[in-house]
Amino acid sequence: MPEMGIEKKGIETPDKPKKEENKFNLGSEGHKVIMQVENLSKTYFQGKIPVHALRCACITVRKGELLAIMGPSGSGKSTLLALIGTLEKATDGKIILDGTDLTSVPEKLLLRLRREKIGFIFQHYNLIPTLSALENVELSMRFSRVPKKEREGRARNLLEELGLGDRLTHKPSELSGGEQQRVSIARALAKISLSLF
Ligand SMILES: Nc1ncnc2c1ncn2[C@@H]1O[C@H](COP(=O)(O)OP(=O)(O)OP(=O)(O)O)[C@@H](O)[C@H]1O
Repeated sequence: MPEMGIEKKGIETPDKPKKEENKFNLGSEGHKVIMQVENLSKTYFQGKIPVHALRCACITVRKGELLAIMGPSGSGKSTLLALIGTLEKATDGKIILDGTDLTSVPEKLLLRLRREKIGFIFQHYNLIPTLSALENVELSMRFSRVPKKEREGRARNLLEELGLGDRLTHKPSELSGGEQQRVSIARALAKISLSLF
């Protein structure tokens, strides 16, 4: 299996860690660890032949960090993201997100965590074609039971911040590729996600 690498970049986060958190899970950078991936592995089977897509991946992510996963084709990048995003089940290892091991929680709780704490920005946007930009962003919060007024306000603010204030009522087919991607980013951010993929 070809080698995969992780590039990390810190970004400024406004809230400083509290003092009592320090003795638990703060790294040397001083920010709280929000995700810990431990010896994560995935083996697929082609009939009886095992395909080791990912072997013993370990990653620590602190609040405010940006990560880029790099590696040659077939090195397991998509598999790693599918596992962390809980779209696939790991063969072995742990994914501890904000204190919860995603590999051992029941499916019902996993659905909630996926809805509330994990944001996806898809390469092909996956926007709902019949809904406007504003409605697409608002919809993601409806599943998380955010009140209507708050949903609309937050969706509008995010779209404005991303430069789409004059495109709120446009349907995806009436937006450029880059604009659709920004709507997709706003949709992921709207859930106040802990992690963004
Ligand atoms: N469902 C599957 N069944 C069997 N093998 C699979 C399956 N999905 C992925 N693989 C294999 O696992 C390995 C890792 O695949 P993965 O898609 O994670 O790689 P990648 O690093 O994202 O590649 P790329 O950069 O080409 O998209 C590959 O060798 C692939 O052929």
